[in-house]
Amino acid sequence: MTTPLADLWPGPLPAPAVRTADEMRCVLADPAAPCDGPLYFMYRDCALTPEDSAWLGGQGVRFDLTVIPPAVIGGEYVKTKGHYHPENPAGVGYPEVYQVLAGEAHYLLQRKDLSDVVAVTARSGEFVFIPPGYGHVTVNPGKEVLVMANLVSTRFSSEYGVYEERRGAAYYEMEGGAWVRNARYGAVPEIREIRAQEVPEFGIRHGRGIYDLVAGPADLSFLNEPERMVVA
Ligand SMILES: O=P(O)(O)OC[C@H]1O[C@H](O)[C@H](O)[C@@H](O)[C@@H]1O
Repeated sequence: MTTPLADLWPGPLPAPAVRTADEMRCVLADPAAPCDGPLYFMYRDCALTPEDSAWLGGQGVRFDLTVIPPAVIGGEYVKTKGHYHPENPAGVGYPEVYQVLAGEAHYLLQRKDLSDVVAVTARSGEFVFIPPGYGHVTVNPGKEVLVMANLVSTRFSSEYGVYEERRGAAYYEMEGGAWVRNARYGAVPEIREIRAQEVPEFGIRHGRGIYDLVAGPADLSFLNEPERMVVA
């Protein structure tokens, strides 16, 4: 694949981790849908300079880039596999920060106890904050390649169990934009559909470059110690 990252990321790129169609079948609305090959590409632990890399390491934070080419699989828009983050030593889930760099994204967030399901629309330049305790899937609902960046703690491994056992998130986004309930979840709330929102207290303002949060003076400690912040 010719990477669309050339215009978006001037730094070195590690070899990407690739999610293949076969790996994704267990979370698709139609696991038997015809599809093969790689569906998306994750470039983890990127930095523009060795100094930035050392700074990120010291913060216990990773900067990743993800490329999701457009696709429809069995009538469903291409998406990430979906996972929850565990709790940190203080008992609060690790949050995450995304920014869309190109294309459009729908972030489907679901609280662990399934009391809340939110679809956040974000366009190029907009940030999405994944609050503690919410699992998340990113959907590419467009015809363009979706490129996004994220900042996240390095101190945990993602948890895929619920998404694998229940065959994906609580809803599937189908071609045309309909959200279809996943019958493997019991009663779940209606989706709240919202636009991407800024979180100025963490330096999260649309249009600002996410990489401006790297190497200070921004404070990224909320990614490891979210108990220090108050989430609305
Ligand atoms: O792990 P998946 O559900 O496939 O989701 C993909 C995403 O997961 C995490 O948030 C990573 O930090 C991202 O780099 C990646 O794009």
